[in-house]
Amino acid sequence: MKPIIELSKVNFKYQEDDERQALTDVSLNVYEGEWLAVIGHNGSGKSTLAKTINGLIVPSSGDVVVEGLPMNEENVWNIRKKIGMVFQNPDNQFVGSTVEDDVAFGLENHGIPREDMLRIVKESLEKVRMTDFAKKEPVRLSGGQKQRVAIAGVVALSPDVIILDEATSMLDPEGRMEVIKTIQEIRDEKNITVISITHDIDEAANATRVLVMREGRVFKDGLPEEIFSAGQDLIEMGLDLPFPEKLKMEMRAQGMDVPADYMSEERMVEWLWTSALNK
Ligand SMILES: Nc1ncnc2c1ncn2[C@@H]1O[C@H](COP(=O)(O)OP(=O)(O)OP(=O)(O)O)[C@@H](O)[C@H]1O
Repeated sequence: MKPIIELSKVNFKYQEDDERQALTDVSLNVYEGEWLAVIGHNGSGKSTLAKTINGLIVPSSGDVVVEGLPMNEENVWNIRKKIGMVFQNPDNQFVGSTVEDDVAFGLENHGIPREDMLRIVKESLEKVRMTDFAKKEPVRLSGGQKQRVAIAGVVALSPDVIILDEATSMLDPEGRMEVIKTIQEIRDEKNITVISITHDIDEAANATRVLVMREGRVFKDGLPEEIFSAGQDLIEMGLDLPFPEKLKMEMRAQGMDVPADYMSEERMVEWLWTSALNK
C-alpha cells in the first residue's frame, strides 16, 4: 500500500538558539484510511508534527511528501487543499454570522459557483447532523455542535486527510463523543485519513494506530493494543491508560485474575458479563 503522507528524517527547531529541537529525526508513513492518534506530553512535538504535514512550517532537514507531492513552495498550496485542519478552540474557527455562511466560507474562497456551493453546504451539514441549525448563529451552539460545524466546513472542501489538533480537548464528555462519532462516520463513508492529536487516551484507544511522541521523537508507533498493553511504560512517562486497562490494573491489585491481553471497552464488557454469568 502506498502511503498518503511520508515523513523521512524530519528535524525542526523554532529558533536557531533553541536548546532542543521540536522534532528530531521523525520518520513516519501514514496510509490511506488510517485513524492515527498522536499522543504525548505537552511540548513533545505533536502540533509541530501537524504543522509540518500541512506545510505551515518548513523542516530544517528531512523530507515531507503528501500524496506523492514533495512539500515545497510550488506544491504547498495544492497539498493544503488535500488536508483539512480542525483546531482546539471552537470559538476561534468561525467567520460566518450563521452556520451555513460559515460552512460556505471556504467554498467561496475557492470560487465554487453559487449553486454548487448551496448543495455542498447542505450535504456537509447533513453529514455532521447540523441541518436544523443552518440559520443559527454559531455563538449560540454548544462546544460539540461548534466543532461539528467546523468539521462540516472542512468536509465541504473534500479533503483526503483531516487533522484534528486537540479538537475535543475543550469539550465536555458529551461534546467529545459527538465529535468522535461524527469523524468516525465521515471516515467510514469517505475513507478519509484522520490524524488526531489528542490528550484523550480513550479517544486514542479507538484509533487504528497510535503514535507516542516524546521530546520531539517518535517514541512508540503501533496498534492501540500494542501501545496500551505496554501500560507500565506509558505510566512511567506520566501518560494515562484507556479506561479498561486502568480497571484491569486495579482489579489485579485487588488480587483478581484478569486476562493479560489488551481489552477494548466492548471486550471488557463482554468479559465482565461472561465472568459474572459463570459465577
Ligand atoms: N511558536 C513556537 N515558537 C517557539 N517554540 C515553540 C513554538 N511552538 C512550540 N514550540 C516548542 O516546540 C516544542 C514542541 O511543541 P509542540 O507545540 O509541537 O508540542 P505539543 O506536543 O503539541 O504540546 P501540547 O500538548 O502542549 O500542545 C516545545 O518545546 C515548544 O515549547
